[in-house]
Amino acid sequence: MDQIRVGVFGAGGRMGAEAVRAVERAGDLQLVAGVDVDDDRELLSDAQVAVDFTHPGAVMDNIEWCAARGIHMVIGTTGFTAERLARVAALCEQNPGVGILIASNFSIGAVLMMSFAEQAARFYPSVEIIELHHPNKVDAPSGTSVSTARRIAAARAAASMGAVPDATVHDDGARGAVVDGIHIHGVRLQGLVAHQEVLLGATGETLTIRHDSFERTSFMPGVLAGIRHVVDHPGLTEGIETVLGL
Ligand SMILES: NC(=O)C1=CN([C@@H]2O[C@H](COP(=O)(O)OP(=O)(O)OC[C@H]3O[C@@H](n4cnc5c(N)ncnc54)[C@H](OP(=O)(O)O)[C@@H]3O)[C@@H](O)[C@H]2O)C=CC1
Ligand SMILES: O=C(O)C1=N[C@H](C(=O)O)C[C@H](O)C1
Repeated sequence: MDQIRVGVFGAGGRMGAEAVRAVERAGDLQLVAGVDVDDDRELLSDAQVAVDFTHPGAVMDNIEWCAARGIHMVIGTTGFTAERLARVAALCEQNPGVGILIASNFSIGAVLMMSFAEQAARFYPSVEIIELHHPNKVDAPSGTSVSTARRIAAARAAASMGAVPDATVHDDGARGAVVDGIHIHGVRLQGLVAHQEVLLGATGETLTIRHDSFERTSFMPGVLAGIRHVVDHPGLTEGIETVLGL
């Protein structure tokens, strides 16, 4: 069977470098090139799939470039608002046959953590998210925490639950960011990689769901599965749940 030709945007970064190593080790994949911010992305023009771990400020331009050339994409870069996702879906429609997979987290445990939190949401009036990351992370709150908050909020709405209890108004940021009514607290600390806790509370009990990525290799099985998936799944896919058969 022919190898899938893969290029990597952000190859000099923490995740891009890990993705380059993972692609090089996979027998069914062939690394075409890795490019960083100062490289000519024409180096990727022969790729079937481009992996993007760059920056929220760079990723949309890379998507436009790839879609125009019929190159599929597996994207881990964060910052996808509803407007951005709508633009990506439109690009897929304009370029039939192109598959674009966007996932805020490629680690299996994080995918399960989000799913468990969504399942638990309707049983607990209180819920808050704490995301904890290495201090060089460019964005806050993390993409994973935003995805989790959106899914919890949707599950609460489907169960006709009201707002989370929060008796006191604070205007000093002490209660964190609020996404779809869910509070998210961000920690940046040396020694950390990528971690998240979802805390749920009801009368007399709490449930804490925690996931830890201690190494960036934890994201690679999901990235490789995404590359193999996207070549024959045109259109926009959000998250790796369907890729994993969840
Ligand atoms: N979905 C997931 O599972 C995961 C997602 N992420 C996300 O991935 C993104 C990258 O994270 P991380 O690797 O830690 O960040 P880094 O800053 O380590 O890496 C980003 C790299 O992209 C380069 N870059 C910036 N703009 C471009 C461009 N236009 N073309 C090519 N390369 C470019 C940067 O170069 P320079 O430094 O010179 O600007 C840098 O080398 C973040 O959004 C992060 O949240 C991270 C981990 C897991
Ligand atoms: O920047 C990171 O490191 C990570 N980014 C993603 C996010 O913002 O959720 C995924 C993971 O948390 C690591």
